[in-house]
Amino acid sequence: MKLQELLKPLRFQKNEIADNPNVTSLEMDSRKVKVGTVFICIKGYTVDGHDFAEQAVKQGAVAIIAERPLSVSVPVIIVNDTKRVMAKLACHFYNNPTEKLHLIGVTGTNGKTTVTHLIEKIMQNAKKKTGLIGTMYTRIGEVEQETANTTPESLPLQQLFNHMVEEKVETVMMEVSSHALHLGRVRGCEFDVAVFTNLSQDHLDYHQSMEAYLYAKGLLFAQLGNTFSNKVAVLNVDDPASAELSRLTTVDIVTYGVEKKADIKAENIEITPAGTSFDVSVFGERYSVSMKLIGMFSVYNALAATAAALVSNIPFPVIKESLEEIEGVAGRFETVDEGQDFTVIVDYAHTSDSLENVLKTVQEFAQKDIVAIVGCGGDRDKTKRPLMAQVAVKRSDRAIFTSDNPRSEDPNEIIKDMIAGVKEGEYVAIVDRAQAIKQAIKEAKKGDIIVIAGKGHETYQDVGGKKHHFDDREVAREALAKRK
Ligand SMILES: CC(=O)N[C@H]1[C@@H](OP(=O)(O)OP(=O)(O)OC[C@H]2O[C@@H](n3ccc(=O)[nH]c3=O)[C@H](O)[C@@H]2O)O[C@H](CO)[C@@H](O)[C@@H]1O[C@H](C)C(=O)N[C@@H](C)C(=O)N[C@H](CCC(=O)O)C(=O)O
Ligand SMILES: Nc1ncnc2c1ncn2[C@@H]1O[C@H](COP(=O)(O)OP(=O)(O)OP(=O)(O)O)[C@@H](O)[C@H]1O
Ligand SMILES: N[C@H](CCC[C@H](N)C(=O)O)C(=O)O
Ligand SMILES: [Mg+2]
Repeated sequence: MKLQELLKPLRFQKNEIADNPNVTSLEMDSRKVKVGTVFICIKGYTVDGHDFAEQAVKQGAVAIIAERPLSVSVPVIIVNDTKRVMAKLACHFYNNPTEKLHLIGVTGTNGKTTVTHLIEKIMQNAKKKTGLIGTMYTRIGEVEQETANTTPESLPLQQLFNHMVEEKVETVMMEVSSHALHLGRVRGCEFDVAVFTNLSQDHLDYHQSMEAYLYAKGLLFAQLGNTFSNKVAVLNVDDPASAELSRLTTVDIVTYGVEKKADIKAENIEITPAGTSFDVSVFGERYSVSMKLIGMFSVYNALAATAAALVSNIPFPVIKESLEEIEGVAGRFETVDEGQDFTVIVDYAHTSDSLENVLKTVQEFAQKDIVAIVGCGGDRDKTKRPLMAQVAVKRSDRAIFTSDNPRSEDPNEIIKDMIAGVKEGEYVAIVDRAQAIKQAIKEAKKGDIIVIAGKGHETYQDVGGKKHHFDDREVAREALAKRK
């Protein structure tokens, strides 16, 4: 594409550029610039992309998009907001890839990764070529790639969508984080279905208040466009936040739930350690489902996925078969079984609400003691620390407080923040996470259930900004082997 063609969408920008070089790529990271790249300068939280413009030119950039004049030897297009412009240019450069994809966005505090994986399974069983974007990886079919963010920045995101179009992907399931919505990472995405899981406390370090957090989530529903499109908002009728979200969208709404009247409603729910079964009424017709996933929250996730698939024209028998087949998602209620006579569960619960749900589920079938190993992330919402500690103490027989990615913070200080929510004697603090897991496993008695929460699928521990290899499942397996 020629530079002047690339700049056409910038209607209100006065940029009289005489040159018209060929543009071969767009980049926001100077380290990726090649000959023919247009480099977009983004002011970040850590560094200012404008400081890398010169380096970009040295590497072959043919033009720079910036917020201020720069003395470089290639044209500089000055705009008010490079981030906003980046989304627009990326969509134009890649010819609006999301218009060619069936795009399902999933937002909410908990359950996004799980729901996107459930929909992926359904779509694959329906013989669709799938793309998945989220916390654990992005993947096309079975081919996975690592990601830095749950929802990537607009430019890498549109690059990825373009790649998916090239790979003949038909349906994309994307986790849409509140950060992404607030920072405009999904500007220009043409969502066909937007799904809401639930809202509870998290990320208040970033959003400051629950109102602002909900507002960010709401942007996904506001973005669905006007009434006459075929788009659908899928809402959890039992979560009070859905009322506000329904006001933010003009498109069709499909509801799911357990307690209140809903288009897709589960009844007669039975939860055992082996799985969960329920009857589901789908727009008035009743079916039964029996899944391997455990817990009430899994019923909600299954209903959210069912609704998203149904409005995407997938027949219910395919949905039922998929929900019944799926073994689970890595690091979500994942059991570590080395033939021991007690249960070890690794789960990604890192908010008070998700921890409460997981421990409540375990309590429903626990015969003996429940041991909860819990830590809280450094450089993250501090107000959730005492709340998570309270939940751990309330819903277990033994709470062990430990470290979970202390990042730049002192792990002892994080544990102190947790302890502020509980009483002396209600917990044990073992700052070294491996030690905490080993000790719990060493002391476990027949029939006990150990829940190792917070890290789930993660394979690292971030200490002081450095990521060391760490995997709860591996540590647990080693400790179990030692016990033998
Ligand atoms: C706070 C935040 O959102 N930070 C994001 C931001 O980083 P940043 O602002 O520090 O970027 P920076 O390092 O200052 O760089 C600024 C610009 O200079 C460029 N640069 C930088 C260095 C260089 O040599 N050359 C160069 O051109 C960079 O490419 C960038 O364009 O831009 C990066 C690139 O897009 C993101 O990866 C990064 O997410 C970090 C990793 C992060 O932790 N974000 C969290 C808060 C987040 O977004 N979380 C949500 C999930 C939450 C959930 O799942 O519940 C998410 O969607 O991931
Ligand atoms: N619907 C739900 N309601 C409440 N808790 C849930 C729900 N689904 C999953 N959980 C709990 O939350 C944890 C995280 O689940 P999941 O990874 O699916 O959520 P997420 O929204 O993708 O989280 P993140 O924002 O960190 O990416 C699970 O390990 C489980 O403990
Ligand atoms: N997306 C969440 C993941 C938290 C996972 C937990 N292990 C932690 O590091 O706090 C966050 O970045 O806040
Ligand atoms: Mg996730």
